[in-house]
Amino acid sequence: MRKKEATILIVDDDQDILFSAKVWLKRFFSLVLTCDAPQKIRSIIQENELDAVLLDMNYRKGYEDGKEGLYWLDYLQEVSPNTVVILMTGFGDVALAVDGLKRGAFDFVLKPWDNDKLYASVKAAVDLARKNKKVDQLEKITESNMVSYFEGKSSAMTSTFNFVRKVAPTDATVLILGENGTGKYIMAQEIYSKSERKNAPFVHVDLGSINENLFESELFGYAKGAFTGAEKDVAGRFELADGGTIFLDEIGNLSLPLQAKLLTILQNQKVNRLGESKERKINVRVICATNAPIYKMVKEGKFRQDLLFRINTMEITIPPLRERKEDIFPLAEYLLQKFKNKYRKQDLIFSNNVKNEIQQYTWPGNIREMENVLERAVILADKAEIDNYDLHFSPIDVSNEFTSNLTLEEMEKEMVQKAMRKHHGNISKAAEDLGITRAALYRRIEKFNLS
Ligand SMILES: Nc1ncnc2c1ncn2[C@@H]1O[C@H](COP(=O)(O)OP(=O)(O)OP(=O)(O)O)[C@@H](O)[C@H]1O
Repeated sequence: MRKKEATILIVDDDQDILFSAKVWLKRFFSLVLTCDAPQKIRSIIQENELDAVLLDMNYRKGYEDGKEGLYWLDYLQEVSPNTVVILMTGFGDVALAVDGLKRGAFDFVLKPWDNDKLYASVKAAVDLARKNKKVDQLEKITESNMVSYFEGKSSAMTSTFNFVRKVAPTDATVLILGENGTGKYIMAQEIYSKSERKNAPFVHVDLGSINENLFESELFGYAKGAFTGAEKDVAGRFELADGGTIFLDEIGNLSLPLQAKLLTILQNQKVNRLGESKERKINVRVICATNAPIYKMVKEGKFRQDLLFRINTMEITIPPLRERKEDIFPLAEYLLQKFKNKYRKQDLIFSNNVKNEIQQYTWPGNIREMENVLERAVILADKAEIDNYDLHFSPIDVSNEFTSNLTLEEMEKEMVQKAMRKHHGNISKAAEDLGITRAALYRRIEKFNLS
């Protein structure tokens, strides 16, 4: 058999693995390199155009969390985006490998591997690397800038998107409300991309993660020497967004003193960099979002009413998935298609059981939860059908606001579903966990139409 022209690198600290993988892959590919320490990747990549890298996840005894593997995966993607990475992992690390796939790895192989499967995976990786090289760089950039989302057919979403189309071209401030994962960020991007400012910057600020001390320097910038470590003049996020749109996410998390500072900026449309007296005029459109009960917070004195009135000229509330049930399954199909494309599993379909379960589930983590559950299911599905056992719902804090609003019957159904998932459909174990007999569990499965 003629060897395929390709350069493969195997990275593992175990010499036996390097040896056996190299011997096997050399039969098919023109150049197979190995290295026993991931740091060496830096120099190897400078001297070779790598098509595929087989990358171990763990390198040091006692550090088996896979972080090193993920670090080198990120590195490879950054310095050599056309190189395709396959992760190598032990049987217990599938969750980690799934994380790696989400971050851009092409595939994972479990150690000890099956030689034919290893070859098939490396060959597919090499083919993809070749294709990657051919793709026009420009095309890639345009694609990544596109907002792609599912609109939904429910009356709630239809009227929301009609409203968005009216609001977007104006310069009005917009407040987007909605639970976690309902798509507030996507909505903000959609407003931006339909606005007159679409060719100017869109700057996202997660106010929930900005430390109180860093708030001013991050948002307003600072002058050289303003504080220890301020080695040069730095523009803040408001200045960076000048002429464009600033998206202030998680605004409900802002402390009262910071709310006052933000209000001043929004009123005056001017910023002072820290350590500088000069005022800089800014021209930004402001979009804010929060999952906090902002009106309740105003009543309780936790959020300034004047700030609320400044940011809510237009208000959009995105309903949670459980309140627009007709969107649940079409959204699942949209996401399935997205992940089938991403993981090149075009033939996958949902089994009837899964369709039922997706429609019945309450999705407390909304679209983000569905995205995670389905991405994982697509990655893990071995067969042409995604089955119940491929669905792993996120662990949910049962004390959250939503769950406490469930009726007794809905809670019972949730518990039955959870137990069945936890025990992968094993009736005896699920019944034992729930403290009921098998017959009683069967009755509930029938009652809730869960079979
Ligand atoms: N309409 C949609 N169609 C497809 N995917 C969506 C849609 N809305 C949101 N998503 C996806 O769901 C995930 C969560 O969306 P997003 O970050 O916009 O939600 P959020 O409400 O801002 O969440 P949080 O409050 O937790 O920050 C994202 O990965 C996003 O791509």
